[in-house]
Amino acid sequence: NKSIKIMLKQITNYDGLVVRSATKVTAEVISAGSNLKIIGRAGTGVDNVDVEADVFIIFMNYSFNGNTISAAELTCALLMSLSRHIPQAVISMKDGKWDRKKFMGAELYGKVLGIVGLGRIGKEVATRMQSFGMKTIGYDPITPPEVSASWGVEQMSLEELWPQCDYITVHTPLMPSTTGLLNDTSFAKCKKGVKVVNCARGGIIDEAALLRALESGQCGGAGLDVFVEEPPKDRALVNHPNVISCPHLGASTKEAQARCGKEIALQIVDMATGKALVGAVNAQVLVSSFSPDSHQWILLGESMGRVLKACTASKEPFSQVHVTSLGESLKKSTGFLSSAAVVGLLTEGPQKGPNLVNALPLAAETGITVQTDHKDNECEACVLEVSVNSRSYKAVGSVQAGVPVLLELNGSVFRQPVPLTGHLLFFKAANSTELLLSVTGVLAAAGVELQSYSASTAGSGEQWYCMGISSLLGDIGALKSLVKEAAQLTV
Ligand SMILES: NC(=O)C1=CN([C@@H]2O[C@H](COP(=O)(O)OP(=O)(O)OC[C@H]3O[C@@H](n4cnc5c(N)ncnc54)[C@H](O)[C@@H]3O)[C@@H](O)[C@H]2O)C=CC1
Ligand SMILES: O=C(O)C(=O)COP(=O)(O)O
Repeated sequence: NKSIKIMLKQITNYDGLVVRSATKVTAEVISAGSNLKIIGRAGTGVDNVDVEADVFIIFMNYSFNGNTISAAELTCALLMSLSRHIPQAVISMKDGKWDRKKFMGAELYGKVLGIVGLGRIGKEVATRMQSFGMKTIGYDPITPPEVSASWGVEQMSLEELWPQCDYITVHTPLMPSTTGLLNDTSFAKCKKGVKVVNCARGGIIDEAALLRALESGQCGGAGLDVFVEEPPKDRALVNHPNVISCPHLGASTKEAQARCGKEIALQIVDMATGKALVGAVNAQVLVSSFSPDSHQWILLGESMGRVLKACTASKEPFSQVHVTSLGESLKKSTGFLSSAAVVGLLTEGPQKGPNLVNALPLAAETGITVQTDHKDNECEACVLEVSVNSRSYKAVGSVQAGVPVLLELNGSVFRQPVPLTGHLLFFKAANSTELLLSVTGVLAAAGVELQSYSASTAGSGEQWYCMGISSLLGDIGALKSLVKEAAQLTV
């Protein structure tokens, strides 16, 4: 369709894409987006995006209640319209008629409403329809019965629910387990004349079965906001006299659009600035790992990866990466620590932007084996070991007072933990009293200020130094040779 053609032409210029439901983000669009890093859905349903197409792209939908109230209000409006035939009466009035007999309705008061899917919208529909005096019953495999009972919905199995309902409304995502939830068999178990509403996704109520139930009178009316094909080419349902329908208007209010747009924009900014990862559909493990506490451990993993990458100074790819988390509280963190370390190791490499979602698949694709381990030590720390060309390198780090610090490099323990923030200059050299003076001298002459300094004990024969510096001199190569000269380094 038109939007796909436009996207295929332009998508390569963009790092991010935000869509509503009508825009189909196909595998073809995703592969054309060579710079694409994130796809945001300003809404709930994610069925218009091929989530599986690229593991390198973070895909998120809004995670709060952006369009919940709007979709719930439209559902309630359809339930009321079904009970009093309002749309049909409006058309008849516009036709110049005054037909009071034809539009005899029924009260909602005292009737039973079955709600399938007791998430955000299901809950809001329930509480609103209770104010009309409806009895609300429902089913949801995840929402606990005591939770839904606290907002007035008694849960039961679908088998028990179907025969009790005067009205049924569905509020689930569309997935294999919900496709055709209302079909010939379930319609047959319902009360004759049951009225149904679908403001969720086309196909949750099987369209062919619905048409058959309407024609036989088993279904007394349907309110449809969504269709399997949108817009529907087959108009049999839309044209049925007992069907009232809308062109997918559930979220089409000024308020919902403003909220969804703002929420998804903020989520993307939070992710891009490393503040939080909220609403990611294809990175659930990472979502839970983005708590303020784990954030510093993620920064530690990335920084340690960068330090070891710089240390190896080799163009050869790593063959093995081993990440060990130490300490009871890091038991569940090994996964994101290893992803973070791989991000650091691959940054500035030839691969397309490594991030926490794609790091491990990217490593596998590059032929790097990543192993993880956990030990219940008393102290909390992360140990990163990498092998390049049969040589191995090792760093040990931790988070102290909320700051990621390096404790040990290649067997040499730093006398003071090295805070892994800002610009850091690592070098190894033979121990000499003049060393600090001569290195700071050349740096000062080049306009670089020394902000911190740590030295390691000469553990396994290597003595490491780390200097926090004010700037990078623009050219890192020039800085390196200055320091090499000053310190008479061998590496
Ligand atoms: N017409 C429109 O414009 C709009 C449509 N929607 C659609 O409405 C639906 C519901 O949205 P939300 O309430 O925000 O989602 P939600 O994620 O808050 O709730 C969905 C609920 O369905 C439940 N569920 C999953 N499988 C089920 C099954 N087999 N049987 C019964 N329940 C099941 C889940 O446990 C969850 O509680 C989604 O399909 C969404 O795409 C949402 C907003 C606007
Ligand atoms: O959020 C949803 O699932 C919707 O169906 C709303 O879709 P829309 O953003 O209005 O195209």
